Formats: sequence, structure tokens, C-alpha cells
Amino acid sequence: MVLADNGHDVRLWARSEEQVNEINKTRENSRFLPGVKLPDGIRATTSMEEAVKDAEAVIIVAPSKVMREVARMLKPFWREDMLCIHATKGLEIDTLKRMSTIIAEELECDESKIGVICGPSHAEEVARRRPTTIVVASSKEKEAELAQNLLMNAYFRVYTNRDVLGAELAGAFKNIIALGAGMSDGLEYGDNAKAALLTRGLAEITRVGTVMGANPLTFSGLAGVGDLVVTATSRHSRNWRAGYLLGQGKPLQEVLDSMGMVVEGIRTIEAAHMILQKYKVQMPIAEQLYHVLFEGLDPRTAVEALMGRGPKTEMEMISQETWEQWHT
Ligand SMILES: NC(=O)c1ccc[n+]([C@@H]2O[C@H](COP(=O)([O-])OP(=O)(O)OC[C@H]3O[C@@H](n4cnc5c(N)ncnc54)[C@H](O)[C@@H]3O)[C@@H](O)[C@H]2O)c1
Ligand SMILES: O=P(O)(O)OC[C@H](O)CO
Repeated sequence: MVLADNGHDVRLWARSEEQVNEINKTRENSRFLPGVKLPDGIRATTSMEEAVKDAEAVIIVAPSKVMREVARMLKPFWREDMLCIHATKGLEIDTLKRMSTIIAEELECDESKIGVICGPSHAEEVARRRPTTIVVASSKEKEAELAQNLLMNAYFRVYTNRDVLGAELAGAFKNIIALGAGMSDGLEYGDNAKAALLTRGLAEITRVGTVMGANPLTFSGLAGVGDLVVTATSRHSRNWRAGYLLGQGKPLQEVLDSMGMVVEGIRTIEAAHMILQKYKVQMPIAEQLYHVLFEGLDPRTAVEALMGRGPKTEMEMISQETWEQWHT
């Protein structure tokens, strides 16, 4: 919608013929964005070739679980001169790879060709043209600026950032903490507990992101703090809602069945469980969430475990030893 509002010719690929027909005939996507009239400049299609042919830019927004599959479908029609960015907030669980790596592998291009857009932007509000700010990260300054020019308008403000790795990790990890904040709300633990989770959660994801090579400042920006705030507080947030239902004692499968949309945080908690073992970095909140989601731990016991940890300094990020292990 943002691109169409900016006067671009937009083709929207989807796999469901029913949804494509609905969009083209009624200008509405009644399942995901009921009540929103889509601009005439958007043409939906089930043909990847038709969607991508002659395009200047391609934006991929598939759930992380199917990113590889979708990028593989794009490959025959992809050209090196196309701008390619994604908006997916997750990791590949088995390999811990980021989405830009997966896309580059499938398109057989250099990873620096792939950028990411992230930041606090629930589709429900962007589609109603409510003021929104995002960040586009690309290691190529020119490509970041091209994406900025394509997307920016009066209600959609776009910043650039060169730290693709940091932006992707911040976008994926904030879902873990937002899910934890939802769980805290589901347990009716109040505002102090939620503020603590968000603050210490930000410290936790910044710490692990830095060990993995991110610029810590990216986590203070729109991709980190900005998206953490929106995902942990918005009524539109799937991750917060899933956590809320879990905190109320609903079983994981029942929660997933009731959502009807992707909840990236759940898979990212699985990934974090592997990351903390691989990078030997502490992720206490993610670890407790893993025990709750996948090992049946009572959420109240998880909170007791977090509160009962030994005394610490607030400023501790990572040990010199850990830093040297990953950066020398
Ligand atoms: N919804 C938002 O406001 C928002 C904002 C920013 C980023 N994101 C990110 O975008 C990604 C997708 O989220 P979403 O909100 O669109 O999820 P969603 O659950 O609302 O929609 C997922 C879409 O992917 C399609 N899909 C599922 N499997 C597929 C496959 N194998 N091939 C092709 N398409 C397939 C589904 O049919 C559906 O249309 C996530 O990583 C999410 O974090 C979402
Ligand atoms: O609805 P959520 O929790 O998946 O969050 C979606 C986006 O990341 C918000 O920017």
C-alpha cells in the first residue's frame, strides 16, 4: 500500500488463488486486513514470473519458516540489478541463519545484495495510513537510500542503517521478549514486572546481538527498542497475545491454533536456546521461556527463577573473554 500510494506499479504475489482473486476483484484482503481498501495500483497474482518481471525492486515478507522455499521460487525470475529487501523477523532454527543469508543462498548472490526493513510497524496501522517510522538496513548505502526513496512518504518515515546483521537480530529477538511481556500480563504480574522484562530483555538481546557481531546501537533504535515497545504493548501484536494466553495457562498448541497467524517468537525462542549454547552467552529470559514452552515449566516458577538469580551489576554486557572469543 505504501508503494502504491507513492505512485509505484505494485505486484503482490500470493500462493492462494482465492485471495488473489478477492484482492483484484474487491480491493480487499478480508482475512488479514478486513475493512481496508487496497489502492488500485496493486495487482495481485499467483504467478511469481508475472509478479517479478521487469521489477525494479522486490520485497519478501514470508514467514521465516518458509523463506527458503519462497526465495527458491523467486530464483528463476530474479535479476542481479533488482533491489532485494525482506521484512521477516525470525531465524532459520536448525542453522541459526539470518533471512538475508538464506535469501542470498537461494538466489545464489552475494549476501551484501540483500537488505532488510524493520521497526515498529503493525500492518493494521500502516494500512490505515497512521504515522509509522521504520529502518531499512543494507550494507550498500546506495541500495538503502533507494529503498528509503521508494518507501518514504508523509505517513511512512524511513531511516537507513548499515548494520543488516544487527537489524535482523533485533527484529527477531524482540519477539522473544514481547512474548515474555505478554506472559507476565497473562499472569497479572503488573507494570513493574513488565517494565523489568522489557528493560532486562533489551539488555539480554543487545548482549547476545553484540556477541554475534551487531552494533549495540542498532538495538537502541527502531529495529530494537522501537519494535520491542510496539510488539510488547500493541493490541495488534501476535507475540504479546500468544504470551498472554500462555501466561493464563493455555497449552502451546491451543494458543497456536487460536492465532491463525504466524507467531515468530516461538521459533525464535527455540533458536535462542541453541544460540546461548553455541555462543556461551547468558539469555536468562529466553532460557526460562524455552523451559515454559517446550518443557512444561509453570510460568510462575520461571519468574521465580529469574527473580532468584544471584546479584549482578546492571552494566554487565559481556565478559572480555567472550568478546575476544568471537572478535579476534
Ligand atoms: N504483520 C505485521 O504487521 C508485520 C510487520 C512487520 C514484519 N512482519 C513479519 O512478516 C513476516 C510475515 O508475517 P505476517 O504478519 O505476514 O504473517 P501472517 O501469518 O499474517 O501471514 C503469513 C502469510 O504467508 C503465507 N504463507 C504461509 N506459508 C507460505 C508458503 N509456503 N509460501 C508462500 N506463502 C506462505 C500465508 O498464506 C499468509 O498469507 C513475519 O516474519 C513477521 O514477523 C509482520
Ligand atoms: O504482531 P507481531 O507480534 O508479530 O509483531 C509484528 C511486527 O514485528 C511489529 O513491528
